[in-house]
Amino acid sequence: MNDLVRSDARPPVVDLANFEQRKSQIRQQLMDAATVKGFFYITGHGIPEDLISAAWRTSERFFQQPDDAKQALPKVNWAKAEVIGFERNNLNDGTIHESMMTSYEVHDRMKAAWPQEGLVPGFRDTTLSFMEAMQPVVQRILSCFAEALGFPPNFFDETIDVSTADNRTFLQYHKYPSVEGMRWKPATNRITAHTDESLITLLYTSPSSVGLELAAGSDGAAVEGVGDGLHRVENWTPCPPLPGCITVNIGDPLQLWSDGLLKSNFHRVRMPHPDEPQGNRYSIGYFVWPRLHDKIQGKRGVYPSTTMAKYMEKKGKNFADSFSPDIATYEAQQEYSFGLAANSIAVT
Ligand SMILES: O=C(O)CCC(=O)C(=O)O
Ligand SMILES: [Fe+2]
Repeated sequence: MNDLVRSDARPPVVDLANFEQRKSQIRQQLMDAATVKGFFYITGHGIPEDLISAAWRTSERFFQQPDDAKQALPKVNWAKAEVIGFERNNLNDGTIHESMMTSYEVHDRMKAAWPQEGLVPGFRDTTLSFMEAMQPVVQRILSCFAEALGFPPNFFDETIDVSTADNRTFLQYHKYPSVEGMRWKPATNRITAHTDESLITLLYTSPSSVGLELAAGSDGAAVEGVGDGLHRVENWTPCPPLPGCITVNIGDPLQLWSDGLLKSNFHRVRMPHPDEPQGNRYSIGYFVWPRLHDKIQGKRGVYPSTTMAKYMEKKGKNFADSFSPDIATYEAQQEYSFGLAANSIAVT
């Protein structure tokens, strides 16, 4: 683990435009960001604006649906890495939100898990087109990391191939309910500090979606003691929404594959400050996974070799447990219960 980086500076913006001509410069900028903050913003990515807008409309329509329609959808099974379906979390999980996760249609269960066309028209087509549009961007970013790590540029291409059942890359529509007029203890978060289980994550936050923060120097989740790094966090760096930019962060498998060079840092979504928007908060995450059975091993062998399947077996058995359960903030959160139906956080 590296020393804590005391900096409030938000992560840098990396422009991916004219990628082939500017690749060495882009690679350097990505490495500078990924080896310290583990977070950066991208622009010039080429994902069509109308597709992004369509995804936001889909998210809005989805979350407007009645509770029972959403609850009737399939549930995510983390232990089996079947990452598709509806999930509702309350503070006992360290997270206050509802979300819909969708994978590629790589096996029958996933084909059958879409919300019915009548529920949210175009949900499947929009979501799949949006996911597909992100793949080339992911590929470009990963080719930079591959080169910088001494692998061939196409090193990650096969493992992120979303056409096989072994790949569980997914998209997650998030809704964090409004906290308008509510009180909570200082340590409460909308999503508690965690690291991502993806190679990398592309995150879209709406302009009013404040609260995302990262802890540079807090990595360590990639190894056994999940949460160890968190005890050392003294400084959270804000990661606010930037117009036209996508937020990207490194996840645990890429930290493993890079011998710890690329940082899978803890991040959280804190509650809004009084002068910030208090209403519903929305975000969309695209979680890029390596295939479940590909060997994950850095060039220098800093970490024992593993696979995504093994990693998920450990982390995914009880996914909530991987959310740093032993920290003081988490205990504080446990004192609350979450009444999603009333859209309120009840102070008990
Ligand atoms: O909603 C956000 O801004 C962050 C969500 C996140 O960290 C996650 O889903 O892993
Ligand atoms: Fe995350």
